[in-house]
Amino acid sequence: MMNPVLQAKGLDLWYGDHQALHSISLDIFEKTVVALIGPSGCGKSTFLKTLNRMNDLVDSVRVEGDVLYESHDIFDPILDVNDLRKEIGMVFQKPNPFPMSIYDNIAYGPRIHGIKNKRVLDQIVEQALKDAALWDEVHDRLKKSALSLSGGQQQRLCIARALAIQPKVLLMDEPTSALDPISTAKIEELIDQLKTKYTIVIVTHNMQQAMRIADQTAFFLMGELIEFNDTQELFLRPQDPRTSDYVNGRFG
Ligand SMILES: Nc1ncnc2c1ncn2[C@@H]1O[C@H](COP(=O)(O)OP(=O)(O)OP(=O)(O)O)[C@@H](O)[C@H]1O
Repeated sequence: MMNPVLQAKGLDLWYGDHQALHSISLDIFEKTVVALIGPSGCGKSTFLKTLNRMNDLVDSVRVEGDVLYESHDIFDPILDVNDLRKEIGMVFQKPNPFPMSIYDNIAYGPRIHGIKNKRVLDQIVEQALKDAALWDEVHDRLKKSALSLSGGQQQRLCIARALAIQPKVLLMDEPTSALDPISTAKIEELIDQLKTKYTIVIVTHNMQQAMRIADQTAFFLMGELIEFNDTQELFLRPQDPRTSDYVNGRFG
């Protein structure tokens, strides 16, 4: 059996006095899509953001337990968090392109990482836009502002921006909740293509979406991981009565 790419082991997390995660243990394997589901406030986003240490930005956060990325402790003081976030990229709920051109949005990360050669940057921009299924729509207006794109295109641009620094893992926090059904379908189709190259962890409120795109699904409730299983199993044959109640819409 392969080693997991990401592994949480007995992870506890507090915001001040409030414990938001209780002893979460979860293995995420390479080139799979894992969905995190559960009612509002159950800790899905908190868990997701812990995986690339986005929670470091919140002062009151305290963590116990382990998260391993490729078997390395992500909380190790000698680890450079920028290196971690280069490997584990993030896409947010609301598309958040920078107020600059489409090209510069994508080239931004690679430039920060020291790539200056125009030809190399051109290649990276083209490949990232192709991988994010946006190239055909924007290749003739790369110098135009990213803010001129539709919401769905902006979200694919944000995915392209994350891909441009060649991560191994993509964390997505409800990436389609601000989008219309057609843009949502495009992103779902894209996620299915991306998993041939990347590992994807996605928070979603939409159980149908989890069923459509996720290989495995984790059900969270009040900061606990109640059940984690192959998506079909979790939805069709839930082991825990709480999972069953949730996936059958008995509470939300
Ligand atoms: N920055 C923060 N400071 C203090 N408490 C927080 C912070 N972020 C989240 N919490 C609390 O932690 C708990 C888990 O929140 P989290 O956002 O992870 O849940 P969620 O399942 O993603 O919810 P939603 O689906 O509504 O986004 C909640 O009780 C929330 O109020």
